[in-house]
Amino acid sequence: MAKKIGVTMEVGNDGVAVITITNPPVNSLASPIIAGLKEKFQDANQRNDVKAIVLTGNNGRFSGGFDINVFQQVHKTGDLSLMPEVSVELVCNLMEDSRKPVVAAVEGLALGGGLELAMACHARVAAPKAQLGLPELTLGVIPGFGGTQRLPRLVGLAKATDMILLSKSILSEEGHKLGLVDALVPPGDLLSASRKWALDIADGRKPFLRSLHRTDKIGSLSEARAILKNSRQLAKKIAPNMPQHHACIEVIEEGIVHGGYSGVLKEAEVFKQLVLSDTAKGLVHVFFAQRATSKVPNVTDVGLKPRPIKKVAIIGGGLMGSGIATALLLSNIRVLLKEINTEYLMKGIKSVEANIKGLVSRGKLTQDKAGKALSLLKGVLDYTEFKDVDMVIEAVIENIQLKQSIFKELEKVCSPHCILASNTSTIDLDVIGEKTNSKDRIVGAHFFSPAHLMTLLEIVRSKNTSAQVILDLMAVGKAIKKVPVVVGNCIGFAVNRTFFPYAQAAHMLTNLGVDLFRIDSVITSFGLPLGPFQLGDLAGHGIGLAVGPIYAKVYGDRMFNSPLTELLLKSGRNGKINGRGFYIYEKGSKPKPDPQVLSIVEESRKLTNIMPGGKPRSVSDKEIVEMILFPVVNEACRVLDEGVVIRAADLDIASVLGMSFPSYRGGIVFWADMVGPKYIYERLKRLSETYGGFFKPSRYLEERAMKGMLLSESQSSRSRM
Ligand SMILES: CCCCC[C@H](O)CC(=O)SCCNC(=O)CCNC(=O)[C@H](O)C(C)(C)COP(=O)(O)OP(=O)(O)OC[C@H]1O[C@@H](n2cnc3c(N)ncnc32)[C@H](O)[C@@H]1OP(=O)(O)O
Repeated sequence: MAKKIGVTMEVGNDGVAVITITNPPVNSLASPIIAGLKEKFQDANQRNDVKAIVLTGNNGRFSGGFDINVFQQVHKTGDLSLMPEVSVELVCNLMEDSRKPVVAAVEGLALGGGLELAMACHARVAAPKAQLGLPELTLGVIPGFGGTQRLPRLVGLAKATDMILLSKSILSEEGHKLGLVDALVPPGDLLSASRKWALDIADGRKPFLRSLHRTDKIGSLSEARAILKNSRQLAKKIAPNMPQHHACIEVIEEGIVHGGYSGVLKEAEVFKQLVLSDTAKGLVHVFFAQRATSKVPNVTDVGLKPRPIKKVAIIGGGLMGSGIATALLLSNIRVLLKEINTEYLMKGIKSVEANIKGLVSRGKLTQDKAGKALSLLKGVLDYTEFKDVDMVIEAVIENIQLKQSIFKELEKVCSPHCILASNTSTIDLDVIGEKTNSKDRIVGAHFFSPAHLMTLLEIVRSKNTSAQVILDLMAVGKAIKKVPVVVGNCIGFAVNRTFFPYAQAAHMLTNLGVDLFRIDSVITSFGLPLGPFQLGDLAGHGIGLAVGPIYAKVYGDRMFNSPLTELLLKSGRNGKINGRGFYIYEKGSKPKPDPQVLSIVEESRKLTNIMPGGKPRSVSDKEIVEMILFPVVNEACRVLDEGVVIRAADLDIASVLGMSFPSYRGGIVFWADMVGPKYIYERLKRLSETYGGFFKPSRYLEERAMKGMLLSESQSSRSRM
């Protein structure tokens, strides 16, 4: 059945016209809604039987803002005329400057354009716990219906810049304290209270306030400039590579210096420039790509319902196990943490406690909730209590025999409906379950470290994993606030496999004579939070050495064998874990590049002997980015070719959430498509002619480059799903 969308107006006997937005699920402001709002406001302004107006949203949600699909259309076509004229025509003229008072009745959420409409009303009445915010910067644009001007005038400049630059929403309770919300009423009274408020304004019992004309919360020009100076510093820190934060501050300043209306005009102009930026394209893509991950063919569309998962056992209390336990406990799921002896168990429990304590000390969790979470944790040393768990997550070291024996045991001690998950990051699931008869309930639950903080959950399905088990794990993932991405089974799965050339390429460049600290710095300037060497330190070089042979066995044709990791370990540099790797780690200070590591690099260079003519290769920063990230794109192509992911956009989300690939570049495949498959192919081809198989373009990349196709276009039928 087609969903009913539109704007309605009902005029009551009291002379109040209630204008209602209906566009499920979030009442987004699509073009027909905006046209409907214009029509109804014109009508209400003209009708003699209308004294006052209430604006509201259907089904308990005011509005989730402007329809983001329109941005995507603009990105596809480059046609700015697809965006309706709203800010002046509707918001300023028909709403704010109306002679009849307009009151917003806000429930559920008022975000982006939704909050902007509410702020153009002459008062706002809200139900408790309504989410209020201007998240436009997360989409690479700025608020475009006057939000940059009205929010500072309603909540003060410092709070407004904080909310806008950090895209931080607040609840209506806080909004009430700040003056953004005029009255807080129970949901059942929302409409009657709003009608009354509107009539009170019409009859002069309450003030007729136009937000754009207010100056009482802005302060003096020098105070405002001081706040904006801080905002610029903040923008530099949080968004060094994005244009919208600085542009937003300029627009706010325009309104402070030349008045709100001037600010509204500048806002509209800057909005149009930003909406076409690569940043907006990348971020809008990420918005939709993230939501698409919850649609898994033959799993989420076949009428299955997730089963309740109330109790989970975790095997292994190390870094991963304790992180996963923390994430589950925080979402009220009971956890049995199993270790092999008391010492390890106590260590695991202490890690969970430290994770939770850290959240409390950073103000992210109340002491009460921390206590409740910890009360759901139980440590065990055997399988006695596994009989009634709904799911087991194995999180032991990457050792095939050990995992096989654990799964064989689990099959005996758990109930037949229990989900058997492994947190392996590398090992083939079919191999893990080889010695069991439970292959349909074996699934990969690959968390990223630190598991209680990183949002990606890579759900790995083998050919045998049942749809029900995948759906159950997706539901658990969502319950613990992760973004589950379902992928197929192969060595390294989607994320680690795609990114294994990241470290390899960095090692090759270093062996070619490029300074390793420069490589890290170039890559962080590109937008990844950690360069490959610092990332290696963080993961621990022992892990690198352990998984290397597993990758080499299957992807050996495109491996660069660097002696650097082994040399590093030989000299006692395990990484952050023991305070020394490529960098020195001291408590309370940032990692420092360690010049002593350079002699180890020299030794490695002697062994590989790949510097042209024995001299360091000179490379530009652009070449560094290409030599490190194009091999990653190349592997992403193989992942797409083999159908390891359902859609290319899943790999984008996985790269953004699992590897912190910059979201404003849209993810690894989206970025590669922006750079151009043909260019990437030609660069790799030339590099492979000089440096061999490591850079050899994949069949998929070559095919798309030759056909002038995007990498994200069409999928191969060789699906692993
Ligand atoms: C001339 C133009 C000027 C424009 C000016 C204006 O200032 C610009 C804007 O308003 S930009 C939009 C600002 N709003 C947002 O950024 C909010 C984005 N949405 C969300 O944060 C969330 O979706 C939510 C909090 C509103 C709801 O979250 P929830 O978890 O309940 O649900 P989902 O996120 O899964 O969303 C459900 C489906 O709704 C779609 N959707 C949500 N918001 C929008 C939107 N603004 N436009 C279009 N579609 C939206 C979302 O994609 C989901 O769709 P599915 O098909 O996947 O179900």
